[in-house]
Amino acid sequence: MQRTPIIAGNWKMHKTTDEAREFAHVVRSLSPDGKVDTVICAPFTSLNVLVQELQEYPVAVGAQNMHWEESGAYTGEISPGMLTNLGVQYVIIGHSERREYFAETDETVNKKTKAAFAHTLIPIVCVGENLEQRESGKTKEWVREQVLRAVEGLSSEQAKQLIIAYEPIWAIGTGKSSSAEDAQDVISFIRGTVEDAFDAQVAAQVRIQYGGSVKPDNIATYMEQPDIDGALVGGASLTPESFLQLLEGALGGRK
Ligand SMILES: O=C[C@H](O)COP(=O)(O)O
Repeated sequence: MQRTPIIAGNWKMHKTTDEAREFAHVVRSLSPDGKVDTVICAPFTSLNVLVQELQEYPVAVGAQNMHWEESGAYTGEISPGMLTNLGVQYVIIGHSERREYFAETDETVNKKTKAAFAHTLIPIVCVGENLEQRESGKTKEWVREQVLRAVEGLSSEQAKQLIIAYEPIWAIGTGKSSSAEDAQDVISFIRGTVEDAFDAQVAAQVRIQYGGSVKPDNIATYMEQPDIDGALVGGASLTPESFLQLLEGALGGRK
């Protein structure tokens, strides 16, 4: 099964609207290769400008969170319909920073994942263990539970379009990336978990990214692994030069 690689930048809480526009101008002039699906997940305030500036280019725009309801008295929240109305195509769900600092749970992750599909947004669902879990040998047990809870109630057709990002928490923003072999081991296990939840066909189609201190100089080692379909990148996605190097590196690692 040939899966199209997908590289997504997660800007987290970085960049003003003006800075986002500037970034888009540079990325446009360098025209990334369409063989890698490319996404920029930006703060809500920059989504509109990115959609406008990148509409003729093979770079999709994603949000970093959303509410699962369509509308209502939820001060400060953004609904799935508000995102699709802007032209946003992807949404990160359950990033570990949201789980840790904003009380995101497996239950809200599942609600948001279903809501994303109901609005034709492609969810990038994040899972991953912390250092203590890793050191006590609980990584697989933990991510299996996170994956199974996230996909509850999805149809097979929806699950095939799902993107899962495996991000060991201890590797995020620390410069301590997981080795490509360790990431492959967990990601292959996640694919097996998807097979248990659905079937082999769904498991063969679902795309699974690695995230955690991915840089232009190490991305190819991840992409060489048979089950790793791309990366979710924080810090190294913040300059257009580095972002474009990531795309080149991703292609370099693809046989
Ligand atoms: O969503 C991205 C991840 O949290 C990874 O961040 P990082 O590339 O800065 O380690």
